[in-house]
Amino acid sequence: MDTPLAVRARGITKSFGEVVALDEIDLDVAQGQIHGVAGPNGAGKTTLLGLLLGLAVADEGRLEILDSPVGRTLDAPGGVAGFVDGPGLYPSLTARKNLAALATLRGGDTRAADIDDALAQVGLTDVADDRVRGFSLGMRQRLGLAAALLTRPRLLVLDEPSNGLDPAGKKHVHGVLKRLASEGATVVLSSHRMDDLEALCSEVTIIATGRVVFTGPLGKLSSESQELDYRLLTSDRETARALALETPGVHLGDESGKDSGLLVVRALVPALDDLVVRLVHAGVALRELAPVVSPLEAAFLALTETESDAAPEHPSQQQESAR
Ligand SMILES: Nc1ncnc2c1ncn2[C@@H]1O[C@H](COP(=O)(O)OP(=O)(O)OP(=O)(O)O)[C@@H](O)[C@H]1O
Repeated sequence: MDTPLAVRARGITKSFGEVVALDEIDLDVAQGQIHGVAGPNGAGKTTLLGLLLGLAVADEGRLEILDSPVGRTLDAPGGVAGFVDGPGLYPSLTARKNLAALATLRGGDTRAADIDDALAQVGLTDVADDRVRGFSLGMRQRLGLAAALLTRPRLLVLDEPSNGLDPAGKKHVHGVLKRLASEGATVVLSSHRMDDLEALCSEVTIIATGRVVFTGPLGKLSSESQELDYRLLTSDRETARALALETPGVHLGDESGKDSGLLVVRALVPALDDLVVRLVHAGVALRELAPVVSPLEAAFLALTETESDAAPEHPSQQQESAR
């Protein structure tokens, strides 16, 4: 049986004056999934997440959240929490009092122990009684997440939650999101960092100029079907360079690392394998071999650059479904 959907969007369009921020977006997010939304600046990520949070309404299209159709008036759908453009907090109050005030505003029954627990989950126990005015961006992000946790959301929507997080903060936030998903909640988050998405998300949707250019499992995105640039450090650069020129499917890349013995080659994985075998047969030792840009990042760039550079009227959409 198909997993039920937490988000089902069809043909969502949203414009701001002349600017078409979202252009017939389709999106399926299965319940219990951590789903990433990626795209270049201005692609439409925040606009899309704002629609999920009920902060704006679409001009056209159908949106269903947690099995309920979203209407044409501004209203936060039940069971949904999160923030876009940073969490709304009271700078003059402490972290603990912020959470208490937000809980009072919502009118729910929130106990002091729940607030302590939310602060502990995001790693802010030590600064619980400090004023938010002095908080860094990363600490504010974590407090915003704690505020969302207090509502026990079934769908958590976060715009760039990793912004400003140090490694310890990131570990807390990733841990919280993974636990929520393992308990059946759904998380939709945006990020510019493909490594963050890789660490967290089972599926991603990539948007470029308001259109979906990829949606599906990350594994499908970073397939081996794409030529990449690789950094190659060997015991003998000149012989390695000559062998690279002889190997079918291998092209020389940027030569600026010549003085440090570095060779950059562009190839598909099978051609690269061939070159490595030739190096070994020639007695050239391989000291380092790594893609210049990670396969995920390269796929992201290829998809989004093609989209904005070529600006086709009907861009081909690469749709993969895990379901
Ligand atoms: N309130 C608004 N008024 C006018 N234009 C807007 C408004 N909100 C968004 N836009 C425009 O809509 C487009 C999409 O913006 P959006 O903020 O959704 O992109 P984004 O992918 O979140 O970008 P970034 O990564 O830079 O945060 C942009 O061209 C932006 O200028």
